[in-house]
Amino acid sequence: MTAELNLSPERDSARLAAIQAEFAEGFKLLHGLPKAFTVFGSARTPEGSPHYKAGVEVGRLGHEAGYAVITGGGPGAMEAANRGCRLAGGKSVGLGITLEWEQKINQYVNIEMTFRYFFARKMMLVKHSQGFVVLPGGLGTLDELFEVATLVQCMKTGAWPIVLVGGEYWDGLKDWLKNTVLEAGYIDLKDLNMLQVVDDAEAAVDAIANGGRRILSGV
Ligand SMILES: CC(C)=CCNc1ncnc2c1ncn2[C@@H]1O[C@H](COP(=O)(O)O)[C@@H](O)[C@H]1O
Repeated sequence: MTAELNLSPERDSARLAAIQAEFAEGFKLLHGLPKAFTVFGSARTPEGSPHYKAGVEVGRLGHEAGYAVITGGGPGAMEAANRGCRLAGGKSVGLGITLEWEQKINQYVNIEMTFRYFFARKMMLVKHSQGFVVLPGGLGTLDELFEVATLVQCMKTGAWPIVLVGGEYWDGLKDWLKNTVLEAGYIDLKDLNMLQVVDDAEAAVDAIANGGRRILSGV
């Protein structure tokens, strides 16, 4: 059993070294990055779709507002945000993940790293971020959204803005959180209110910049 799962102390030591090395490389890569926000969203967003176009705009406007733009480095919404940022001349960060199937970091990234461990990558997606833009997405996006919301709720990261783009996509989730989860007493109103739903890229980047200013001025 132990052998099958490869839980030997020797293997654990090697694993620990690999985890530490991955964190060290991530820290080094992003050390000195100027202010940044992270964009989450579906790996399957089709090029040219309204959600993809919103991602490109978020990337472009984010750069114009003085931010580096960080994504998971994959296709779809991640590519869109990197594309908008990179083509506008910005710092476009892609923190990719090694997957079973061959996948390269998208071509619009100019600062990159590929991770073996999801948890190390996730920390790096949050560590340098002064806000989170969430484009429509599936399980991965929902996981990232709720991870960030939990970190803010537990004060493990600053109360950086979390902005969901597209009322038609996100209002149903927010209604469920309000009518079911808040109603049951399992979250507070402030937890619900930390998720801001906006309808376009401009409003998203404004919400990130306003929230960031508010936090940095201590109000
Ligand atoms: C076509 C396909 C499934 C490619 C997977 N390739 C991926 N490359 C990089 N990050 C990813 C990938 N899939 C999921 N993620 C992570 O999970 C989120 C998207 O998951 P989803 O597509 O919403 O659930 C992204 O923000 C990203 O950080």
